[in-house]
Amino acid sequence: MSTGYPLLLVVAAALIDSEGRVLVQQRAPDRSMPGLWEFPGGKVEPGETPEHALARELVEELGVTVAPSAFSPLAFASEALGERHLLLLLYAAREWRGEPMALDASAIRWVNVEEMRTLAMPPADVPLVEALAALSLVPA
Ligand SMILES: Nc1nc2c([nH]c(=O)n2[C@@H]2O[C@H](COP(=O)(O)OP(=O)(O)OP(=O)(O)O)[C@@H](O)[C@H]2O)c(=O)[nH]1
Repeated sequence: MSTGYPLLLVVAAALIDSEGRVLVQQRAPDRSMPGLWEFPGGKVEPGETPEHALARELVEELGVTVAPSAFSPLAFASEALGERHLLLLLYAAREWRGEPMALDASAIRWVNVEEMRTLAMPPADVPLVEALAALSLVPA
């Protein structure tokens, strides 16, 4: 069945540090869904693989370098987003080069699952947080 809405393919990363915390960033006031916390990432551009798109986004948004082969698929979300249908692929990465900086977002934070559950996040992210918790990749 067709919704008539174009598919929006977005990739995002759960960067997991040595203590099992995950990096989240806060959307800037001038973006859609301002102030919400999300996983760093963005749209896959034509001709890009999802992993190369994610590596590019992490350079642009955080100034960190991740080898595309270092991303492990973790979970996905599929849901309506305005006039589009969002397909959000979440990957995990435990290795990167550089110290993450909020180059694009208002702020970044390292959080555990309990803290993540208290943050206002886009609707698509809520089940992704639970998928992270269920995989026991990060401490509850
Ligand atoms: N990076 C990222 N995007 C997310 C998450 N959850 C979620 O719904 N999204 C949505 O996926 C899209 C990502 O696009 P983007 O980051 O390249 O673009 P953007 O904010 O400029 O998009 P916009 O055109 O909606 O303003 C946005 O519509 C964003 O709201 C998430 O955890 N991380």
